[in-house]
Amino acid sequence: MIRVLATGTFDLLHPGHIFFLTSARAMGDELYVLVARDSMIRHKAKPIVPEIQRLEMISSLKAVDKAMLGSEKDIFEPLYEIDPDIIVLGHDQFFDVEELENSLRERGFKAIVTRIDESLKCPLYSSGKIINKILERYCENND
Ligand SMILES: Cc1cc2nc3c(=O)[nH]c(=O)nc-3n(C[C@H](O)[C@H](O)[C@H](O)COP(=O)(O)O)c2cc1C
Ligand SMILES: Nc1ncnc2c1ncn2[C@@H]1O[C@H](COP(=O)(O)OP(=O)(O)OP(=O)(O)O)[C@@H](O)[C@H]1O
Repeated sequence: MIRVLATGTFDLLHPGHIFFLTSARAMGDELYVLVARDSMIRHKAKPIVPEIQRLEMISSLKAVDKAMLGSEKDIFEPLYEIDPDIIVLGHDQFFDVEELENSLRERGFKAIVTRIDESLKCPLYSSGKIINKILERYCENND
């Protein structure tokens, strides 16, 4: 039984998220997803959708066997419970594969880390693009 773990913010769901999670699920037998906590997101603007609602959406997806909120203190904490075989990064996630794998080994985790380099291009293929379109339409009156 190969347990795959994917992580992310998943604000304003779009087909790119579905593509990523379906590809991650295909790498093993079951897919766990850690949804980033509102308080842990510092590399970009805080999400529009609250963490509990982001979790509810991800939990309901066909590709996802179990979704949970991450830790608010230590990104490695949930891994003691999940104990994944594979951790899948998305094409634009800021972690370095080798560095993350070294950090996992230091803590005694067996998981290998791999990245899905492919990304889906559709009209609104990122949460940021959805937000920008809303801003253009309703704030700048362009469309
Ligand atoms: C192995 C791993 C564990 C993580 N654990 C947590 C966590 O416990 N809590 C959390 O808020 N974010 C956690 N994150 C980070 C986020 O879920 C997310 O990947 C990161 O904030 C980048 O977000 P983005 O891809 O949505 O931009 C973890 C990331 C990885 C790779
Ligand atoms: N179009 C896409 N194709 C493939 N993977 C994607 C796509 N969009 C997001 N992902 C992946 O989904 C996971 C969660 O992404 P995230 O929550 O950062 O969404 P995002 O749409 O990229 O958000 P933002 O616009 O704020 O960067 C990440 O691993 C990311 O690489």
